[in-house]
Amino acid sequence: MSAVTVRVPAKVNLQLGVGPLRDDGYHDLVNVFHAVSLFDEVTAEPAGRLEVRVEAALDARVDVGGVPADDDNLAARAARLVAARLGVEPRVALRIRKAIPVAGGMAGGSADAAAALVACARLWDDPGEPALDRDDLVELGAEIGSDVPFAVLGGTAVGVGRGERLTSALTRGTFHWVFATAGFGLSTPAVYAECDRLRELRGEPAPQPSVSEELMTALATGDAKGLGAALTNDLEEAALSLRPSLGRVLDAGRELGAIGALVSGSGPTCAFLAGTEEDADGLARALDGAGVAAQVHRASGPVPGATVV
Ligand SMILES: C[C@@](CO)(OP(=O)(O)O)[C@H](O)COP(=O)(O)OP(=O)(O)OC[C@H]1O[C@@H](n2ccc(N)nc2=O)[C@H](O)[C@@H]1O
Ligand SMILES: Nc1ncnc2c1ncn2[C@@H]1O[C@H](COP(=O)(O)OP(=O)(O)O)[C@@H](O)[C@H]1O
Repeated sequence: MSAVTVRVPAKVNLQLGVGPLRDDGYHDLVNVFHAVSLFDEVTAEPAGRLEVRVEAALDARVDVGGVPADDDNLAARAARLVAARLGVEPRVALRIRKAIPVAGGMAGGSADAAAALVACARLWDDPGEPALDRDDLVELGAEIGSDVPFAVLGGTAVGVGRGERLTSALTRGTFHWVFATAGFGLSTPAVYAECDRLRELRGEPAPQPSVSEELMTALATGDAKGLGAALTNDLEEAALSLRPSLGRVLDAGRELGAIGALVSGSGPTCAFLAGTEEDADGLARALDGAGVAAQVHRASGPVPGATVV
């Protein structure tokens, strides 16, 4: 087989409930993922050895400078995992075209890992009797990172455990988003550690999070206003503590008409929900004009996970 190209979406967290720190260094989560139409593409092509090339997708304004183009790239780790599982050598050239903000809290690295899992499986597996089905790829994804399983699955899903144990959530209609990126990254582990520190400071035990019924109802009925009111992220306070300027971005989006606003995951990207497609286009223009974001992206969800194009 010649080259395989996979398109994979970014994510926003509609609910991120952070529980206690576990002995393994992870936190128990209730993590409601929502895949949105900001896509990376990964092409896998037979080669003499594993190699990685990273570039910004056409017309994408993403800075790929901080993305490793070697074995540290999560897509390379995914390729090695599939090769080992199928008993082949990882002789593949991975070409990653990025449009998902880097280190932005939208799981761009996890998305590329998911895309590489799907692309390499398609390249090396037996089409007649595939050894790896989608569930196997979701399981392999969990070995790479907590967000990789969702990037394979897509749609809207509730993740528990580290976030890797997924149940799809019934979602009606389409939701319209505006994402405001920052000119800096935030380290995911640092944001989790700050969340723990702030809780310890207040002598507050970590809650055992549970899925928001209001959120599930808003999703199932396609109620954008209800969804906007139900968005929560336990890491938001920590992200704001590390980068207070994000508060001004959230305030600007709310003042300009967003019906929901929160930091996406560990941040620093800020996510804004609009009532309609037109409202989202207007909000994007207004936010761009307000000069509070490095970049402003429009997207809608839910969209499918990693898909061969
Ligand atoms: C915060 C979230 C929200 O979806 O993603 P981002 O917003 O960064 O994209 C995720 O929990 C990030 O998932 P991911 O980036 O895959 O994390 P991993 O590679 O598994 O772990 C990176 C580090 O994050 C912390 N971590 C991650 C997941 C979890 N349930 N508890 C944690 O404490 C740990 O310090 C861990 O060492
Ligand atoms: N394919 C990849 N795309 C982006 N970042 C990657 C990739 N592989 C490894 N990384 C590393 O992972 C870090 C986190 O990237 P990313 O997943 O985009 O952040 P987030 O999880 O906050 O969305 C980056 O700073 C980069 O060093």
